[in-house]
Amino acid sequence: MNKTLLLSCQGLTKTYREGKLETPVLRGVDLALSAAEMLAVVGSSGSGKSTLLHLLGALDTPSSGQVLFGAQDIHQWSGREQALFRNRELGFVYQFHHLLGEFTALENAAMPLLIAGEAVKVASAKAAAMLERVGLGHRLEHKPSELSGGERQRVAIARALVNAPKLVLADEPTGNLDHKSADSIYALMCELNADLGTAFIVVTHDRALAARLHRRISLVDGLVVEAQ
Ligand SMILES: Nc1ncnc2c1ncn2[C@@H]1O[C@H](COP(=O)(O)OP(=O)(O)OP(=O)(O)O)[C@@H](O)[C@H]1O
Repeated sequence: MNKTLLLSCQGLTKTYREGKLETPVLRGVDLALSAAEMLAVVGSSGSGKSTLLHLLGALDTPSSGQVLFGAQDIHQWSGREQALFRNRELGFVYQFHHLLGEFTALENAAMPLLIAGEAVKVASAKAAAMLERVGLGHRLEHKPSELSGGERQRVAIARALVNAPKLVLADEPTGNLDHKSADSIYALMCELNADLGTAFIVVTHDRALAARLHRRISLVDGLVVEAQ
């Protein structure tokens, strides 16, 4: 595996504040992810897994600490710089596919490229190639409601990878699927990692699925513990 450091965080804390109510969730998370590494984040419900993913993806602001991408602290960037970072360097996959219901699989998968300003023809060709790659070359014109749960997640994965990001952040990507479909989504992520060198951070409750990735960490009392 390529040991170049891709993303790291140091002393990352997050306390949610609502009026006088304070909820400390992360208490000083240190983490280093290499390029092309696949990391599983496990931990009990409410331990802060989604919170961590949001901070790593510049979707929320830490209370203190740093997230470094290369040598740069992503939380020092402007909102516009963070949006460019998310669009160019990251892909996102969620438990619920978040595909746009009015659009076909092809249009959904092309969306990040269109947002980045790519010409429609080029974006469509790249999206079609990525859908082919995830096994959906025969479903390009289907809308999300015309696809199975596993197929929708494949479209979501194609959309996350279409702009060749260095890192995909996936929050319970198979939480909504039966075990067989979940297993094939993990197999697909591992294949894409091996072929394209994309790093993955995957939040999951499922320790058997987590075991398929390169490394596992657990969040316990707001801190990272390396898990078996
Ligand atoms: N916007 C918010 N305001 C206040 N508290 C929040 C907010 N978001 C999350 N929390 C609290 O932070 C804690 C961690 O939430 P988070 O969603 O990160 O956990 P999780 O490990 O992903 O949980 P799950 O496995 O159940 O999805 C929870 O106790 C939750 O109630």
